[in-house]
Amino acid sequence: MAKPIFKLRFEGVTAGYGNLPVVERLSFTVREGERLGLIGRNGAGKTTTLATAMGLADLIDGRIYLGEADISRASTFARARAGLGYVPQSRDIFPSLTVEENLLAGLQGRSAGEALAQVYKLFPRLKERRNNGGTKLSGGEQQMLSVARALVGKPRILLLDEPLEGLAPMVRDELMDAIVRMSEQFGVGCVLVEQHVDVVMKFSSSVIVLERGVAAFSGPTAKLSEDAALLNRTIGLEKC
Ligand SMILES: Nc1ncnc2c1ncn2[C@@H]1O[C@H](COP(=O)(O)OP(=O)(O)OP(=O)(O)O)[C@@H](O)[C@H]1O
Repeated sequence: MAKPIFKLRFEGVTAGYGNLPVVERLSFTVREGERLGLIGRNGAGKTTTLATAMGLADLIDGRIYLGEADISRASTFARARAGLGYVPQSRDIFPSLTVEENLLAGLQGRSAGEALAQVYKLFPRLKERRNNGGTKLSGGEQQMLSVARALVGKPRILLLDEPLEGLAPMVRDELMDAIVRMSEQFGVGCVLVEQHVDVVMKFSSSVIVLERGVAAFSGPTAKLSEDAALLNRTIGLEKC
């Protein structure tokens, strides 16, 4: 029998903080190597959706599966160990450590040589700066480092929360190219939260548009491009 495709699946998820729901009845699947975009206005619940997947927000109703396992009640650590990676909006790098030390902090029992070779191939700029301290990096390099560090943990599905925030267009392109190569070469599934609609449309094969915590659209990116009314509502978001 063929091996089942590894995936992250939300089934009717309502989640928030305490008993207060922020996202409601959200269902989606992202498979290994697939790229899903999550867009919506400020406060729509995008970060909360990713936090819920990681076990960092409160699941009120519904279920979350990773691979074949129901992880709805699993700890954040167990989710990470099971193949879920997370790049939070805050660039959580250790400023007192060098680039390479930051990367090695993300190792989960993996050989350091193999992990570093993989990320340096994707991010040659980090290789050049591997002995630099975290504080000596530009914003773009810091963001690359936080994506690279998540990759060192060998995630099968990676959640990315606005990785392009505050970056110049050229650096944005460089980072997005590396994320696409990561997804294609290593089969990593991605959920990308992003303000730039154009970036999401180019990056993702499917998109969810969140409006006040509810999916106003969920489907193939090409179909969203045809929905002018919804795009107009959503395009209040930044265009590149
Ligand atoms: N830790 C928290 N405790 C309580 N409420 C929260 C918490 N974090 C976020 N919220 C609320 O949840 C709602 C959704 O926030 P969330 O950060 O998920 O939206 P978002 O779509 O990611 O927005 P943005 O684009 O501004 O990051 C907001 O009303 C916010 O105030």
